[in-house]
Amino acid sequence: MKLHTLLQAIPFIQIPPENPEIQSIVNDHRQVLPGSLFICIKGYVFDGHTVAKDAARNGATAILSERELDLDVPVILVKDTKHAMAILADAFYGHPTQKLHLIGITGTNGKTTTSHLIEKIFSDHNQSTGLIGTIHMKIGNREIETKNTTPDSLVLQSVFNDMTNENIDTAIMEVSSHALVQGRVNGCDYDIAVFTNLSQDHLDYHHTMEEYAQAKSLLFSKLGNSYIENKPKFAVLNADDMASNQMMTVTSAHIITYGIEQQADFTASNIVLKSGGTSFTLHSPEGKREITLKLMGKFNIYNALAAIASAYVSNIPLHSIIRSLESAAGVDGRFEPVMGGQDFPVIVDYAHTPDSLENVLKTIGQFAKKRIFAVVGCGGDRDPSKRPLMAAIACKYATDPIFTADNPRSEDPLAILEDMEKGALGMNYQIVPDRTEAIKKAVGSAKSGDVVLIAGKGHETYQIIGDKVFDFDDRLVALEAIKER
Ligand SMILES: CC(=O)N[C@H]1[C@@H](OP(=O)(O)OP(=O)(O)OC[C@H]2O[C@@H](n3ccc(=O)[nH]c3=O)[C@H](O)[C@@H]2O)O[C@H](CO)[C@@H](O)[C@@H]1O[C@H](C)C(=O)N[C@@H](C)C(=O)N[C@H](CCC(=O)O)C(=O)O
Ligand SMILES: Nc1ncnc2c1ncn2[C@@H]1O[C@H](COP(=O)(O)OP(=O)(O)OP(=O)(O)O)[C@@H](O)[C@H]1O
Ligand SMILES: N[C@H](CCC[C@H](N)C(=O)O)C(=O)O
Ligand SMILES: [Mg+2]
Repeated sequence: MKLHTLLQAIPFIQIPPENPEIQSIVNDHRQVLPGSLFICIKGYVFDGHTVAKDAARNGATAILSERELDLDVPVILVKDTKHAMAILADAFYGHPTQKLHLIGITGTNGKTTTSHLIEKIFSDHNQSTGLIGTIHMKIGNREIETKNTTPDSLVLQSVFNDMTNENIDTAIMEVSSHALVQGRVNGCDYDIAVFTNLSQDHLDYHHTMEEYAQAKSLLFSKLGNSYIENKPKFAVLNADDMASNQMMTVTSAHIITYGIEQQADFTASNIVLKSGGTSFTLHSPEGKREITLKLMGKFNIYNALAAIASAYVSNIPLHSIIRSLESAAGVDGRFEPVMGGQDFPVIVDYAHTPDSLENVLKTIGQFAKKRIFAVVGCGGDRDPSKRPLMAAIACKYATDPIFTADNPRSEDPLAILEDMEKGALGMNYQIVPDRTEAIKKAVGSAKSGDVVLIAGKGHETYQIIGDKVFDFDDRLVALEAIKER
């Protein structure tokens, strides 16, 4: 594509006289090839403007920058390169999301679970699906590794382009608050935006809950206008979460609600939580239906309702939605049982926020007959204010909380544990800094009637200590611990 054609995507941009062919767009100077447009990003750890010269030397034919640069190739100035990059990526790949039925899911907890449920419903209904989220990206059955829950716009638009080339009908993606603020999803044409819930997380990044809610609401303000565009747009909102009001006020899409406590378009009653799953009566615009899920916990009913509403407004028949949900086995690392022949449940769960930890422990409390061992840690370089809250919750709901390391990253693991302890003053807990030892302690002490929860890392197969990434899988460590009993 010619540079001038590409730049038309950004109104009022200063167009240089040169008009080279743009073969690729890159934001890492090490990936520049002859014919690349290099975008300088001033990031959180590195400033891409400092390597613009190297990019030009490596063959970049144009540079997008936030400041004047003295180079022999055309330099195009914009106020925010990260946001501009998303618009250019969308244009470069020919606006792929306009050709997809695109569902975006945001909220503090439940995004991965809800997106996997929606994907299952659509693919069981013979639609070809794409998925983008925390665990991986998927085009049909092909899995692609990912670093972020919501990848940067260059990766994102290129994956959408691959999806359209591979005849994908529907793409379902998690949209993180970081991605919304950083403009990673600018240019995405969503058909449905789903809100799960809002509770404390990421205050290191967003500073206040108001700012965090504002970030989430960007998905809904970006949703197109149902009354102008020819395809209706839907905002699927959790009626039981106050923050939905904010999403409602910023969107011009049709509002569809779900919930358990408040009136909504899709609600659940007669909820029965069992050790092997959950059953409830669904109230929908088509009347009542009885549903039995293999998923555990009331929180998963919210995820199921969000998935039902999203599929329903996408014209999938209710009976097909229900059949698909009832056979859903659960998501990798979310309330995942570890079975090594022991006579008590060992559960690995990705709860790494106060709200999710409370939900999971409350659910366990409904079937544990005796003690509850909870192995809990908090990630380094992440919201420190959630640490004492998570520790307090572990002590409130578990008889035997064991505080340990999660991913310490650049922080001192013992300092993270000290932050946790501030929330557990006067309460009963043990500290076992080494995660393997902590898991062995819990599994080694449990007896029939007890339950062991290993929280925080779910599907992760690594542990980040300093800048090193070690192999670590809670499920494998738990199996080993079971064997050693
Ligand atoms: C704090 C944060 O959000 N950082 C994200 C951000 O990185 P950044 O822009 O600061 O990148 P940087 O490393 O400073 O580099 C700046 C630029 O210099 C370039 N560069 C760099 C080095 C070099 O030698 N040459 C070069 O050209 C880089 O390619 C980049 O363009 O943009 C990158 C691309 O999108 C992300 O991968 C990166 O996520 C990091 C890994 C991260 O940990 N992010 C977390 C906080 C996050 O985003 N999490 C959410 C999920 C949260 C949830 O669901 O709970 C997510 O969506 O993943
Ligand atoms: N609807 C929900 N409400 C509250 N907690 C939930 C809900 N769904 C799942 N959880 C809990 O949160 C954990 C993470 O769930 P999930 O991975 O689906 O969320 P997520 O929003 O994708 O998280 P992340 O932001 O880290 O990607 C689960 O392991 C479970 O403990
Ligand atoms: N998406 C979340 C994942 C946290 C997982 C937990 N194991 C940790 O490392 O804190 C984050 O980046 O905050
Ligand atoms: Mg997720």
